[in-house]
Amino acid sequence: MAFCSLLCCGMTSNRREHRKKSSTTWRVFSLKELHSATNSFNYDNKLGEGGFGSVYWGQLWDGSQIAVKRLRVWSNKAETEFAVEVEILGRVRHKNLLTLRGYCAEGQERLIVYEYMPNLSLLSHLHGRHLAECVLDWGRRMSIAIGSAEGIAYLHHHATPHIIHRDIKASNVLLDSDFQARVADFGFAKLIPDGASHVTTKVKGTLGYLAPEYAMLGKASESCDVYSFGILLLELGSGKKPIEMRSPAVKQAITDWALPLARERRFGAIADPRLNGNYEEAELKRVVLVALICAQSKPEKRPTMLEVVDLLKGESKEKLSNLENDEMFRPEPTMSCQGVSGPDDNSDCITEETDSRVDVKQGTYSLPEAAAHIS
Ligand SMILES: Nc1ncnc2c1ncn2[C@@H]1O[C@H](COP(=O)(O)OP(=O)(O)OP(=O)(O)O)[C@@H](O)[C@H]1O
Repeated sequence: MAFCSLLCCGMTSNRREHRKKSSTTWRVFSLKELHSATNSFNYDNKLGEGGFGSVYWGQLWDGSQIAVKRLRVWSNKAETEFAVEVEILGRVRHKNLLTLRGYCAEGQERLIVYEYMPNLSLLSHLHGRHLAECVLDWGRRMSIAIGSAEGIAYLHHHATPHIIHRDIKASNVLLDSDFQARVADFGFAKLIPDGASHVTTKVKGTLGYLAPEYAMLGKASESCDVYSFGILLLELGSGKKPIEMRSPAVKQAITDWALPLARERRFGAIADPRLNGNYEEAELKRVVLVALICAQSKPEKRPTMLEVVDLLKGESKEKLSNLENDEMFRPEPTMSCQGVSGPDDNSDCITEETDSRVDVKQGTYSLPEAAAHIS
């Protein structure tokens, strides 16, 4: 998938006309302009670093703030990441998706220009440098949960063609000045051809968030994003990481920790202690139940993102009561594998013998590590 062919097919005359009409669509930036906006990619402007390069804060001549992703290495992989991100972000617009301002491709340089998100990523508030400030009260968490679900639902159900994100995680949920969620980082996203139920692909994603069928068989479908979103929801409600160390040698998946508590209806024990008990009980219960139903190992039993949005908003009492009465939340005295799907199903357990086809990216998944998914 060459950069040129993607941009050419993305940049039809229709789009050129559309660009003229709407001031919010993207444009091409010159390298000189981006150098001047970011103080020549000064270290002080650096916002963070991902698998494909560094992200810098910048200010344009009109005063608007931008975030510039500068792809680190020149490789086919980086080229593909660049092309996919530009193509996908160029075609989607939604209040809960990060907006593309433009791109720059000069010589060996490939840069992507986004809207700047002043409250950075959800990861930085839950586990990173903003952890101590504790600004994510319950109201904000609920709005982030619903907003990010709406953004993903848009990708799955309203974008044409439909888009699977494939890397839903806390560092890819950015927060605007009002702490509204913006789903970001479409570099691994896949466009789904009309009528296809899934695409088989090299596995991309991040340890702790990968749906088992995707990690093991490379089958990517919308329900893989639903699984990852379930993990993200649990993380948002509990403040715990997708995989926690129980001891130096034993790791525990967040679902394995939360499911028994949910079965005992001890939702308060799942709530982030930093909330100091300040949360809406009914909403917390909804978040936990929806999270676990999303992050179950059988993809066909997971809800769609449209259903997730409805459930999180609590609009249908009947659906909520069906959810609460789901067999997965019945007390289970003994389980052979502490997975989220019940005793007859251990497919969410990934063992060390599993086929090792997961692509390794900095900070992401290699399959022997996937065994960390089991405690
Ligand atoms: N538009 C933005 N506004 C503000 N900060 C941003 C923006 N985009 C990215 N960042 C910051 O830069 C960091 C790096 O982002 P990037 O998308 O490159 O990687 P990542 O998602 O953290 O990791 P990976 O590439 O492994 O998925 C993010 O964690 C975030 O804090």
